[in-house]
Amino acid sequence: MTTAWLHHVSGDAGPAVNDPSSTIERVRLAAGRGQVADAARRFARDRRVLIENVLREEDAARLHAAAASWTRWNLVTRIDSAHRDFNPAGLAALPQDKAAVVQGLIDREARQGFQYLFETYALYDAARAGRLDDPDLGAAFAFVRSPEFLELARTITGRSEIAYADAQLTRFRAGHYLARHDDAVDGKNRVAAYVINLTRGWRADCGGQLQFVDGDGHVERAYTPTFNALAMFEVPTPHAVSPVAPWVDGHRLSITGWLRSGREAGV
Ligand SMILES: O=C(O)CCC(=O)C(=O)O
Ligand SMILES: [Fe+2]
Repeated sequence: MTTAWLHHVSGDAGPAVNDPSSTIERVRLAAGRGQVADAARRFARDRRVLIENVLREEDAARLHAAAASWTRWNLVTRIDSAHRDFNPAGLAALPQDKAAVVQGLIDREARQGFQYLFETYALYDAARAGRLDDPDLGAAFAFVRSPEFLELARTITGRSEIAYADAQLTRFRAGHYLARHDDAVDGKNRVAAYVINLTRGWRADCGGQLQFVDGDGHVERAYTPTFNALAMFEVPTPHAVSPVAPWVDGHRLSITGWLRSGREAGV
């Protein structure tokens, strides 16, 4: 069976240009010294931590609003053992028979091994290409790149070699998931992963939990998506995002990426 028509729905997150305006107010931390010191103690013990109410409430609300109204998503998944990204609108417009073929290819990959299915906007790539034009997402990106955030990450993890952060905006809807993996990729120098969760109106049974998997295959801890919480964990750590329940009509929204060591290529 040929699926050449799949190329017609390949992703393109859009051509917008321009830098975010420097007049936009900065995103700032709300977490105080005591909270950060406590997080560092918990990270030293568990190699992961969750910090609630991490940003100023008004900043988290602003980032949530930007993410909730964002439209330029790529749907990312794997087909035939290779990463693929698609324009979600293109996929949604496929006739039923073709949509079923795509779903079959996605499901087959999940049965065979590693798989993911969710929507993303690559903040890091957009910024480096000079086309991160949304002021609030620009402020979010500036925040994860700021000395304030990098210092927070070094303090929590105890890893002074953290030099910079990359970032993406992600959206998980009903049926989306990210199978178990450990984030280690040769040459990327990932020291730790971070997830700034911006999800509102969620419960544990909605799925979309960040699960940490122990050596026996059990979930030893799961973080339910919540608003304005920062998860940070060491790389490598086996983890997954559990499937969002089929009846959920909300979105699991977050800004996520890795804290990396070494020199940043091309900067
Ligand atoms: O969104 C999350 O909670 C985790 C995302 C993740 O594991 C990844 O992008 O590798
Ligand atoms: Fe991960």
